[in-house]
Amino acid sequence: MGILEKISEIEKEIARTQKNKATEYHLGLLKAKLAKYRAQLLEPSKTASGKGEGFDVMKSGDARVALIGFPSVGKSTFLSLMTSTASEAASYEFTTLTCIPGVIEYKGANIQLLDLPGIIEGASQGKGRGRQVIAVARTADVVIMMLDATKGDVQRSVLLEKELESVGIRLNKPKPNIYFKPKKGGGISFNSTLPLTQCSEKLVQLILHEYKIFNAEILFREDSSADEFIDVIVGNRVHMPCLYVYNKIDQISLEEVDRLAREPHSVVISCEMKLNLDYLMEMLWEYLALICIYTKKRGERPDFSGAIIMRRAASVEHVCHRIHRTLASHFKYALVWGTSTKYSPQRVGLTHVMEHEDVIQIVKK
Ligand SMILES: Nc1nc2c(ncn2[C@@H]2O[C@H](COP(=O)(O)OP(=O)(O)OP(=O)(O)O)[C@@H](O)[C@H]2O)c(=O)[nH]1
Ligand SMILES: [K+]
Ligand SMILES: [Mg+2]
Repeated sequence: MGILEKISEIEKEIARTQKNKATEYHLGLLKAKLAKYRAQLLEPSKTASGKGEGFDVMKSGDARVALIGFPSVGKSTFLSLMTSTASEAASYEFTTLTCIPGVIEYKGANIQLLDLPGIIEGASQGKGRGRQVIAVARTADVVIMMLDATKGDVQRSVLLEKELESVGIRLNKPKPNIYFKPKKGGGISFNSTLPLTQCSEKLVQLILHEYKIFNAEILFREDSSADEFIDVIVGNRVHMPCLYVYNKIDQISLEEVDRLAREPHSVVISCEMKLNLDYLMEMLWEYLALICIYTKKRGERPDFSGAIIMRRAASVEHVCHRIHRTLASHFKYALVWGTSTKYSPQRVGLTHVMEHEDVIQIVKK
C-alpha cells in the first residue's frame, strides 16, 4: 500500500470511530500514525528529477507574506494593486502558475508579498501545484488566506486550513507548552503542572511507543491535547499568524460584509473598489509584529528618515547587532526615548526590550 492509501485508510477509520472515553486511546494512536505518514509525504521525493520543481524565490526585505487561496479569489489583482509588480489577473481559474514576488513599502519596511497559484482541496497530497505552494507558505512570516466574499467562504477557509494543517502548518495557534526531552535510558518520566482533561499518561505512553521512544522526560505545562503532544514529538511544525482576507465585498450586501468582518482574524476588502486596504495594512503590520526603531547620534536630532525594522520584543542587543556586528562588544550603555521607558531619555543596558518608534542613542566604551 502506498502512503496516500495508508493515510486515506487511517482517515476513514478516524471518521468512523465514535469519539468517547473507550475509543480515546485508539484514536490517539491513529492520529500518531497519521502524523507519521504525513511527515513522510513531506520528504522530498527521490524519483522526481528535482531541479526546476519548486518555486525558488529569494527572501528579501524585512518580512515575507504568502498569498494563499482558491483560484480566482483575486490574489494577483491584490499583488498588482499593492506593489509595483504586475501579476496577470483574469476571470478563469489557475491564471497564475508560479510564484510572483512583489514588495509593499509600509512604515519604512519592505514587505515581500508572494502571489501564488490557486490551491484546491487535496493540495497537500500534490493536487495542482499544491505542494509547491504549501512549501512556499512554510517560509512566510504571515499567511494571507484570500477568500471570495461572494462564495460564502467561511466554510471554504476551513478546507484550506486543513490542507495546511496536514503538512504541519499551524495557523494562529500558539506553540504547545509541553517540555519534551528524549533520553538514553530511565524509561518515561511523565508529569503535568495541572490536571489534564484532553490527554493522559497512558495515551502519552502509547503515542511515544508508536514513535519508538522508550526513554524521555515529559512535562505538560498546560491542558494540551494528544494532537498537540504529537506536534511536539514530530517537531517540524510551523506556527504562523494568518489573516483571512475576504475580497470582492463590492459584490455582496452590507449585512454580509458586516458578518464576515466579525469573523476571527478576518479583514474584508475590495481590490476593484480599493476598499479597506489601509485597515488591511494595519492588521498585517500587527500580525507581522514588526517595530520601527530610530537611531540618534549625540547632540543631533534622531534620524527619522531611515528606521531600523525589527521584530517585536527585540532587545537593545538585537539593535546593536543590526547596526554593526561588533557594536555589542563595545557597548557601554544606551539612551532610549519612547514608550519602552519610564523616563525620556532613560539609560538602559543590552537586555532592555525596545518598542515601536523608540529612539536610541548608543554610547560606546
Ligand atoms: N468584483 C470584484 N472582482 C474582483 C476583485 N478582485 C479581483 N476581481 C476579479 O476576480 C478575477 C480573478 O482575479 P485574479 O487576481 O486573477 O485571481 P487569482 O486569485 O490570482 O486567480 P488564480 O491565479 O487563477 O488563482 C478577475 O476577473 C478579477 O478582475 C474585487 O475586489 N471585486
Ligand atoms: K484567475
Ligand atoms: Mg493569480
